Amino acid sequence: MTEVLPQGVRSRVRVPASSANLGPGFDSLGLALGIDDEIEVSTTASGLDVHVEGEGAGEVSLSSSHLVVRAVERGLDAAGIWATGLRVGCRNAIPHSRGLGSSAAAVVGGLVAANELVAGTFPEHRLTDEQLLQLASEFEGHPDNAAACIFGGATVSWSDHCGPDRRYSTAPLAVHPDIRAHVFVPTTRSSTSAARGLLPEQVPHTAAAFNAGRSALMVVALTQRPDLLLEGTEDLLHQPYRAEAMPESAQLVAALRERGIAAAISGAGPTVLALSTEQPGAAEAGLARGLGMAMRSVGVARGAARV
Ligand SMILES: Nc1ncnc2c1ncn2[C@@H]1O[C@H](COP(=O)(O)OP(=O)(O)O)[C@@H](O)[C@H]1O
Ligand SMILES: N[C@@H](CCOP(=O)(O)O)C(=O)O
Repeated sequence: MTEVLPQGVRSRVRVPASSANLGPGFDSLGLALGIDDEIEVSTTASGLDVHVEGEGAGEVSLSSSHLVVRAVERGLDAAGIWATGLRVGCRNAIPHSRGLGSSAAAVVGGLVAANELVAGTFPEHRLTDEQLLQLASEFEGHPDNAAACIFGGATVSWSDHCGPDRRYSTAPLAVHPDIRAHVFVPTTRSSTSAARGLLPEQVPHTAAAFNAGRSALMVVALTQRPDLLLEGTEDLLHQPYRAEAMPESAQLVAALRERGIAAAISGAGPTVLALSTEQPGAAEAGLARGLGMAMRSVGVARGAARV
């Protein structure tokens, strides 16, 4: 039976940006980063009222097709709960279409905010973290950003098979305390679906084997051996196919790696992620600026939480 939320129930959540892949872990490895969006949802008598501040303001739709609204409605529906009307407020800091998981943050934020509304009034209907991961990964089509955004830190995610109707799972990784995360964010954008369209149907077995080894190595580097980050971030599965569409990012990855800094395309790009035990210096920031990218120290973040 569907229960109805009373008017005036409110929830506010904070959701982090995320960097997916970390080089070789395509659609599997993810890392939550210290840039947050804030989402506030309340129930009203009727209709839909959406407000957006910051990133995406004036660009994203303010109707029922807004990604956060779709996620709130999906979350309520999955919990068997109905709201007569909704007010959704978004204060966004995560840049859109740069490979920093803005869409995953919007989806996870909407789902978690909906779940907080549910939990406050009908606790027995509350969705589990596993259900949230499944719903968010279905929206995204891949679990890497969603898992990092929900659970925080670094995550390794997988699905039960490669076909339709996959079930997604994730396990946390304890990031080595000396590892620092930096992003180099361009003003240019790239949609994740367009960047996924650049990938071939099949790759050579040698490349797949190379990536299997690097991705396993990356787990060791991230958790125990930061000295192996440079080798652990090498990839042949997606970056080479996307490089032409984001030449400045590919150039910065190569230049940073030549200097011994473990750099990779963040998610589907065009942001560049660097993981190191030392702060990249003014020279690296200048190099990035020359290619149209701004360096930001972001750190490893915690997962989505009520505020
Ligand atoms: N906070 C948000 N609110 C509404 N829509 C969003 C939000 N964040 C992302 N989106 C939607 O997702 C798109 C970007 O998603 P995507 O191409 O996956 O890039 P990324 O997730 O790497 O930023 C935006 O153009 C916008 O349509
Ligand atoms: N594994 C995905 C990750 C996309 O991340 P995003 O932050 O660019 O949405 C991919 O590489 O396509």
